[in-house]
Amino acid sequence: MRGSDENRHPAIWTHSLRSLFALVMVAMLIVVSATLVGLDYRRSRNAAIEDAEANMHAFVGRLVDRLGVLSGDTSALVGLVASVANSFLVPPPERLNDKIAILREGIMRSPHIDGVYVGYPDGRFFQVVDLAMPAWRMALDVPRGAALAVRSMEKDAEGKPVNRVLFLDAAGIQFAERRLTPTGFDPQTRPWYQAAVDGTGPVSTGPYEMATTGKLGMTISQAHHGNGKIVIGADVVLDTITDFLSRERLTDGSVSFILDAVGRPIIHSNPAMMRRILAATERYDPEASPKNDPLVESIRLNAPTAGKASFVDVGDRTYLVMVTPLASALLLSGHRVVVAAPLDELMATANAALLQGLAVSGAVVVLAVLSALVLAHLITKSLHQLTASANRLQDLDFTTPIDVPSYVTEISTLNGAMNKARDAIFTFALYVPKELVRRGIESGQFSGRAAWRQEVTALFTDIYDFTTISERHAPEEVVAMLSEYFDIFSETVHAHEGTIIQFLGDSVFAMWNAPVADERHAEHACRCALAVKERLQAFNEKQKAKGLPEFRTRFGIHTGTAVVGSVGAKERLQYTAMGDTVNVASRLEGMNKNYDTTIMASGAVVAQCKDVITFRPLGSAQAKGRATALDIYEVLAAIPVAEPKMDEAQTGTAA
Ligand SMILES: Nc1ncnc2c1ncn2[C@@H]1O[C@H](COP(=O)(O)OP(=O)(O)OP(=O)(O)O)[C@@H](O)[C@H]1O
Ligand SMILES: [Mg+2]
Repeated sequence: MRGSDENRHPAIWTHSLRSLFALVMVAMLIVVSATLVGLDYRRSRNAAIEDAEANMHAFVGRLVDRLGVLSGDTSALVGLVASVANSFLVPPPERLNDKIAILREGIMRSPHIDGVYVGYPDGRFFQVVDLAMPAWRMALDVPRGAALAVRSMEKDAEGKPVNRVLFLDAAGIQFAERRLTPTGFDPQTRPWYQAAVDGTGPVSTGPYEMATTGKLGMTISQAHHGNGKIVIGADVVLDTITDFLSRERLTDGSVSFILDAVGRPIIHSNPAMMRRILAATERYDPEASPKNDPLVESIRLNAPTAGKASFVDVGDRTYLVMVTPLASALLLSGHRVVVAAPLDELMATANAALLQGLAVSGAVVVLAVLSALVLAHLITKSLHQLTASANRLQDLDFTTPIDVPSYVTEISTLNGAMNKARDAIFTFALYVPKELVRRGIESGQFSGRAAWRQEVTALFTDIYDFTTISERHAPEEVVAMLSEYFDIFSETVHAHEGTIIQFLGDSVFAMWNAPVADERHAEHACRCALAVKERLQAFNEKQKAKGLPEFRTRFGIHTGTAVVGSVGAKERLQYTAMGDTVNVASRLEGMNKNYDTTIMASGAVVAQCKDVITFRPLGSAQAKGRATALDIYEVLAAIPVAEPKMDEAQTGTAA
């Protein structure tokens, strides 16, 4: 059995270059861009986290500085009054003006100090407040033009409490005074007093809600050097801290708050939370305590390493959290400041960069695919053209030159090589029966030396007195006439499904039903001979008109079994048919001379196509070299095919 393509090239996975190119480009780019985008995302993610961590550190630094300034100023003022100002060793109203002068000076220099006061062991109390705070202005129903208020809780001669409020203008001149009903306020009961009396230096207490203004504040207090029962205190309103926390946010959703030693939030950047803290402090209602806030709770449950940013999951959100103990400032020392920023917000830039990166790489992939397709198209277009040229070569069609311009060197080299191959095959094909090779390849019957027996119809022709013709005319002329003559054969045999096996001198050997199967091979051979005869009439008229000899031609046709296949030396095969059938066809051709006929056929041919071809019997004859006689006939004409009769229904003439 012939070596079919499958055996020679076991089926391998093939895909068009275009899809391979696109596939490779897409795969390569996806890997590359995914890696790059992934690395870039990772880098920007880490950078975002590092930035956030750095910002958190900076934020905490600023907060500590702020607290440092607040507590530094305040403890300096308290310390000063507690150590040098003897005027405070005597309770009010003694040395009232000295007291006012010293405290007014301190308060005017430190805007964040809400008020400075002194508590005495006999319950007397002296305070100077900065009326810049609207809360104080409301609480004391301040007269117009007042910049400072002095509250003095004294005792009259009988020891009864006297509660006075003096109002000073911006220059420190007292211009009004008001008596208030004593409130029974006793400084000794206040935490700042007790802490200072028990302490050895400045102490901070709070934060708590200021009694008069309701503000959240803290107190730095210290016992007077001259009398440990006299305590100086200064209130720092923590609004400045709350404002600071709410203003300095890393992202829209970030929060910061300060936790006390037991993990309760006492100052929060979120005003709503601040209100909850105050409400909880006020009501001392631990349940309402904001420590149930999920973020506060998560931090409390798994406190991150101090000073290190860590991830804390709160519900379905991850926060980057940094907890830093406040050690340096007197205010809030022993507390911790927490900064927490939602990771998705911190990563917003990185995510945007990621999306951008993905979009860009997506675009690059699309661009690459398009360029791959264009490139592949450029290549495949040329390859398709070259394939078409190769197919034409396979069909031994040399009419179209192979000209496939390409920017791809390999393709233009291939183009050149194919052209050379075309030229070689063209030259070679001039010397082989193209039609035969084409049909042999088509039928798959050409592969090395092999022959088999089958039925064929053979046609032999020969020109009368060609020797004489070739003697009387120049070789070029003979070749030219013979070429034109053979072209007629070649075209007509091909047109009738036949195959030219050989041109031999002035004779032609053609065959039907091999190499390509043809059920009506005998009929087609006869029709072909009749058609050639007709065309040769025109050819000979032309010859005559040019004063050239006519090519009177004899035809012999026989049908029968023959040995068909490729025979010869392995480097020089010849596809042919052998056997009695071929010899008889050749003999019949020669026998035309004796019967003065043009196309002679055997009875075997007639048996196959007497319904479609008219024959004239010539009796039986003994072909040279053959023992048995055979019936011979002249092929006259093809029976015109009767127009198919239209039945009544189609013509509408039904009765
Ligand atoms: N086997 C062959 N190989 C090559 N050339 C051949 C072969 N047979 C014949 N020829 C050439 O073909 C020409 C014609 O040969 P052919 O035997 O047909 O004689 P002819 O002159 O045509 O007379 P006839 O009328 O008998 O055909 C001769 O010139 C001969 O050289
Ligand atoms: Mg001859």
